[in-house]
Formats: sequence, C-alpha cells, structure tokens
Amino acid sequence: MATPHNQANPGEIAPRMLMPGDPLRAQFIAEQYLEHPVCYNRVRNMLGFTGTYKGVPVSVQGSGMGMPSIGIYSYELFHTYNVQKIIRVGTAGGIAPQVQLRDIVLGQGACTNSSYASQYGLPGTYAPIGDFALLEAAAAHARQLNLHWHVGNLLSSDTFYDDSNSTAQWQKMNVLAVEMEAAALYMNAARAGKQALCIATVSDLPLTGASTSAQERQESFTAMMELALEAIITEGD
Ligand SMILES: O=P(O)(O)O[C@H]1O[C@H](CO)[C@@H](O)[C@H]1O
Ligand SMILES: O=c1cc[nH]c(=O)[nH]1
Repeated sequence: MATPHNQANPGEIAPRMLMPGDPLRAQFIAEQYLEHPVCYNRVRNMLGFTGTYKGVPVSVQGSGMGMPSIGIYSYELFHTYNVQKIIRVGTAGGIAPQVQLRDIVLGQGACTNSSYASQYGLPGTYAPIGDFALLEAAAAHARQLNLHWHVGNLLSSDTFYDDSNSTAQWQKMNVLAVEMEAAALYMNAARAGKQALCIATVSDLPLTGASTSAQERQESFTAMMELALEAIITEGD
C-alpha cells in the first residue's frame, strides 16, 4: 500500500483530479464521464478512478467530509502521487441572498472557522484562495455554458450542525455559501506549490430551510461536473 489511505501504485493517478466529498459521487462521475475508468482505490471505500476525458487523463476520488479528511487525501495526492491540480466538486449551503438552490459557486476564497492553518505557525491570519488559472477557466466555461453561477468567498466550516447559528454573520461579510473542505484543500495546495479550486452546487439554503434530495446531491448536479471537467483539462499555469 502506497499510503495508509490509498492503495494506488505511483502512476495510477492522473495529474488532474476532480474531488467530491462523496465517494459514490466520484464513482458516478467516473462512470458517466470518463472513458475507460479504472478503480485504483477502495481503502475505507474512498473510491478513486482514473480514465480520460476528451482524451486527457483525469482522476476522480472522494475526499470524505470535513477538513481533516480532505487534508489527508489531498496531502497524499499532492505529495505521494504527484497530482498537480485538484478541483473539488462539492455541495454547499447558500448564504448570500442572490445564491439560489442549484446555483454554482466558484470559491475564489475560503474563510474558515477551523484551526487548520495553525500548523504553519504563521505570525498572522492566512487567506486561503483558489488557483487563479483554474478559477479563470471555470468562469469562462460557466459563462459559455450559460449556467447560474457566482464567484466569491466560501465558508469552510468545521461544523455542519452549528450551535452558534453563525450563518447570518457570515452573510454580512458577503460570504456566498458554506461547505466543509475548500480552505484545507487551498492550504495544502499552496504549501505543496500545486493548484486547487472548489466548485460547489447549492444543495440547500440554511437560512430558509429549502433543500434538494440526497439522490439529487449524489447524481444530478451534472452541470457542476461538466464545468469542472472542462476546467481541469484547460491548459493554464
Ligand atoms: O457534498 P460534499 O462534497 O460532501 O460537500 C458538502 O457536503 C458535506 C456535508 O453534508 C460536506 O462534506 C460539505 O462540504
Ligand atoms: O457543508 C454544507 C453543505 C451543504 N449545505 C450546508 O448547509 N452545509
């Protein structure tokens, strides 16, 4: 086994990766969009597949939920498997008033209530940001595909069930949506000198209680998947 969490051999994972939280969403993307997908990881059922998209090698693997989980998987992918670009394809709760169910949010930045950055011992507050080339490619394709999309700040939260009810406070700072992984992914990418972006589909609106079904979350957010696949194969530094 190459790492404690990934049984892939070096070379079995492509330099370009899509990363949903849910491993079954990874399987869905692989089966739906990749040519000749091969499963390279089943450890903890964190399924990972490599195939090609429009002839370009692309992998797709689950990250699990939360920053500790994506922190482990993305670290191993960047450092052991030489992955260069990861686009997280997640679900998020819409916070800003203009963000509606099923809209797509491109995470230009990722605020967080987690202490993930403390490992770096910085003498201040780190601002995790998405990679500009990936962001630019995703924005261009979103425009071309005529999607309902927004670009701006995400909140990567350590809590899904938040006792402090802080969503309205983040709304005041123009945070668009809440999810649970982008900030750690952006920090791991920055530290490794790699590229990362989070694209999220709005699955619910925590401030109103509106939501989509689990089945829809797993399978039917295809606009985001197609957008991320186009962005990940776009050349750019
Ligand atoms: O749909 P995924 O990618 O898992 O993303 C969101 O959904 C999970 C919470 O339900 C968290 O992982 C959050 O970030
Ligand atoms: O982390 C998440 C994901 C989807 N919806 C939320 O409210 N939070």
